Amino acid sequence: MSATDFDSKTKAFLEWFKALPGSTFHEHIEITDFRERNAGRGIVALQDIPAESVLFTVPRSSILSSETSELKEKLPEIFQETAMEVDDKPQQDPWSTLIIVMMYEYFKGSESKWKPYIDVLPSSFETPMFWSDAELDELQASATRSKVGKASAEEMFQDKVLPVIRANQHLFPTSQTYNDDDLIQLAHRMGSTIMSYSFDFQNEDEEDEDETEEWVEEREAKSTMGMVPMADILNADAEYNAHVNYGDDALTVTALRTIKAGEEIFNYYGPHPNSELLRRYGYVTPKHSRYDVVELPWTLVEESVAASLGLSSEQLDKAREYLDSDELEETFVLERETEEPNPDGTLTGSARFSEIPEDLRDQLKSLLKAVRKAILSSVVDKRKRDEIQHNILIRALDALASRYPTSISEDERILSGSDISERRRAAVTVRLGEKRLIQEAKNYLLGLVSDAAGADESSAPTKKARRSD
Ligand SMILES: C[S@@+](CC[C@H](N)C(=O)[O-])C[C@H]1O[C@@H](n2cnc3c(N)ncnc32)[C@H](O)[C@@H]1O
Repeated sequence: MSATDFDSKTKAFLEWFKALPGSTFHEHIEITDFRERNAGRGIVALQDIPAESVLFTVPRSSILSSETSELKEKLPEIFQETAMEVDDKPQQDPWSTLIIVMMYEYFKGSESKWKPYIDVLPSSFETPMFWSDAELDELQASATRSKVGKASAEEMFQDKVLPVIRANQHLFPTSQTYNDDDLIQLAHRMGSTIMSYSFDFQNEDEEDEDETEEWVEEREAKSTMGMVPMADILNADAEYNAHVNYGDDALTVTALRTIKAGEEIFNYYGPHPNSELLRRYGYVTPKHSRYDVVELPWTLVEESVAASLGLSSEQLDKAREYLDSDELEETFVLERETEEPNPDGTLTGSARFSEIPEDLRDQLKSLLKAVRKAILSSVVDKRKRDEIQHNILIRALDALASRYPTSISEDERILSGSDISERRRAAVTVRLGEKRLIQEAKNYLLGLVSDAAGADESSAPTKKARRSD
């Protein structure tokens, strides 16, 4: 899109927003073009803004949702979940209804009350949902690769979205010029917009109960999702300076601390690892790497148990019989210990790996117990058992690291190059973050092993002392 088109859309949107009854927009903020750093639009302060200032106010009536769209009156059956069940039609959910609502408003074109807002919503995305296989390959062994969910999204569009549109052509008149593939593409566009732009509203009672979480955007089955004009122009980071407050009639966005002239105003999407930021929002940032996670598959731990104890696959199977397979976790999430952001949105302290997840420890202990029952009856000293467990986990982490074809230093070198596409940079950042975390977890375990060895040495009687016994 040319700079002029982009700017005129921004201008039309801002004028539309300011004209909404009940809206406000601080005179010292501005919508800015951040496309040079692949961040679309954002909002910056033009002058210093004191903490607690209201930056802008969004009237609830301007939120685009299943509640506010006139489609609710025109097609009430898709909003009544029980009725859908009775009719034996596919059960709609907050996602599918909001996609249908957005497609309805989109097809209305200039007749839609939200047209200037819809014009500033994205038409293309950087999320892995839209990557080629070669681009996805750059994620290497990252679990993100299996979470893209393109096929299941398309299945949902086929089951829940297309039938509603095709059966109600009078409500979606221009949709007739779209073939099914075009409609699927449009549903993808709306679905991805919801994924990266929508807000989640708890009902008022829930908000009172849990005020600390109300501003974290989340999507759960029972949530009421909505598109909030202007609030979703804010970019976000792990250190942020603005906060969305949910009032009865309006949402207000306030400054959490003094915002200096020229600073960007940042919202907070939550303590997401870069892999999740990429999956949901299509970008990564250095500050989110503290929240990085890595998934350790249980199969790697089992293989490590077998290799460490010299078990054949039959022996491992025999041990498994002592465990309830339904109770076994398939993967374990490793993450760092990190403090929550301060109330003013700043971060203090560093994140560090400090604990093997308890469920992983317990499951490993159960397997080792089963091995002892099934094969080896010898009882090992408790301290030795800890050492065995730590070494098993170290071996499993090595196996996990070896699933990524490149090393940490190779990835660092790739990232330091200037000729790298944005998608590759994002993928390498995600996989590098995971490798660093694996390395940290391994170092943590090596530390435990060497501490235990040190303790053994200091408590063991010396040869001389033994002789004098
Ligand atoms: C709610 S929108 C924010 C406004 C958006 N920049 C726009 O132009 O409409 C969320 C999207 O903004 C972009 N975004 C948000 N924070 C970002 C950041 N810190 N760096 C780069 N892109 C960011 C991502 O594309 C994300 O999917």
